[in-house]
Amino acid sequence: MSDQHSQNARRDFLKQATLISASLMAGTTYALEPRVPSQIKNLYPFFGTHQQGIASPAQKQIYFMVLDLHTHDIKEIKDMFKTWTEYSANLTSGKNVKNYGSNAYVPTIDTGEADGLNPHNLTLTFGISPTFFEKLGITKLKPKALNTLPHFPRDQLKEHYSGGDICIQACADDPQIAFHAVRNLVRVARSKITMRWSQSGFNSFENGDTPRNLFGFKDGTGNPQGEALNETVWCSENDWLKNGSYLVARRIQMHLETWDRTNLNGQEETFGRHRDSGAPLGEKKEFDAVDLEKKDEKGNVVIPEISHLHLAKKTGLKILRRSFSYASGVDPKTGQFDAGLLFISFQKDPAQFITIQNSLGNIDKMNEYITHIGSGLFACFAGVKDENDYLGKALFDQI
Ligand SMILES: C=CC1=C(C)c2cc3[nH]c(cc4nc(cc5[nH]c(cc1n2)c(C)c5CCC(=O)O)C(CCC(=O)O)=C4C)c(C)c3C=C
Ligand SMILES: [Fe+2]
Repeated sequence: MSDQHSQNARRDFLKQATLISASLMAGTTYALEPRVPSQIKNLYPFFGTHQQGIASPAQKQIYFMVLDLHTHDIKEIKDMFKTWTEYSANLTSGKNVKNYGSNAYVPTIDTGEADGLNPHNLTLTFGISPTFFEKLGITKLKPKALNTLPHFPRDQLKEHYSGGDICIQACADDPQIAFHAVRNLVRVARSKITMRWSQSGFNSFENGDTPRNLFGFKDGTGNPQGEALNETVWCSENDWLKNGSYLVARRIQMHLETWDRTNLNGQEETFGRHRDSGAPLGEKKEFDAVDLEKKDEKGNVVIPEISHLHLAKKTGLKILRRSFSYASGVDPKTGQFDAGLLFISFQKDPAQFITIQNSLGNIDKMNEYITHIGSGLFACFAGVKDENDYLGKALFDQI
């Protein structure tokens, strides 16, 4: 190739690349085709009063990403959320982020690993942390309750699993769908954000049964349902967070080898529930009422006072737990499984989580089997109402 020819080719390439990145960020609208023409199934509608991925029934897979801001320019961040809104509406309805163009000399506009796949109930949930407000110089708009979580007894938080400015929770019934979504959202915003930490996770269940965690116990039984769920999770104050929620994320390592050496009675006393049925100790069925006062014939409390169930329930507070197990190889320091729970809870006020975690504190019988190593608190926007709305509009309109 002559020098002139190669210069021209490079100039054309750069022009195309500039056009593409400009249209990526400006949100140019293309007529989009579904990835599985005429057979789209399994989707949660993106538009609505609340973001999906909170009250939506939990899917089988998660890819959770925490990002740091790389720019302090509010206009750039606002545009990024507009682009993410457009991309998320497409991804959750089984489309790629944009249709492919015909120029093979530029990188493809979608990374392609979801081609031919249904959305598999993909939900995308976005939140922002206290440091988001600090970095953008808009602390007057930070809700009073949005502060870094306090240090709890026995916390061993690692910097590389904590903090961050923005979270994206991608849940789906297929791992590649969840990863593809986050990858493409990060890709389009690469000049504005950097990746801080992420965690994938899984849940397995048949026919809507409660999934079991890696300790073999049903996890999620006591979650609020129906109106109680609404009462638990949605912020109702008349500010930009109305119809949003607070997301707590904790990366909790579970010491499986120690647990596996504990006898069944010890395991059941740890949780205060039967392992097989999930019923409260002394009861038969999973959803039988929990009676913390109930005594056996010797006068001992049936659900031990230091059991996880007793300590959580006695606070009288509710949170919505939407956690996923993780298995991330072998811990190089201990030679044991690096496995545990990506604990995620939603609540209308972080105080709900804080009070329960303080109650579990030092005395939860489960503490000897777990270590909290990652943490984050994020305020999740209200839902995107329609095509004229975008993620965080109620907040950005006030700046
Ligand atoms: C501060 C909040 C909580 C943390 C952190 C937490 C960690 C954690 N939990 C389990 C397993 C189970 N938890 C269960 C019940 C339960 N847990 C919390 C809160 C936290 N758990 C609450 C509020 C409840 C419900 C209490 C109630 O009102 O009924 C159960 C029992 C079954 C169920 O209801 O889900 C299990 C099992 C693990 C393994 C874990 C950290 C690794
Ligand atoms: Fe729990």
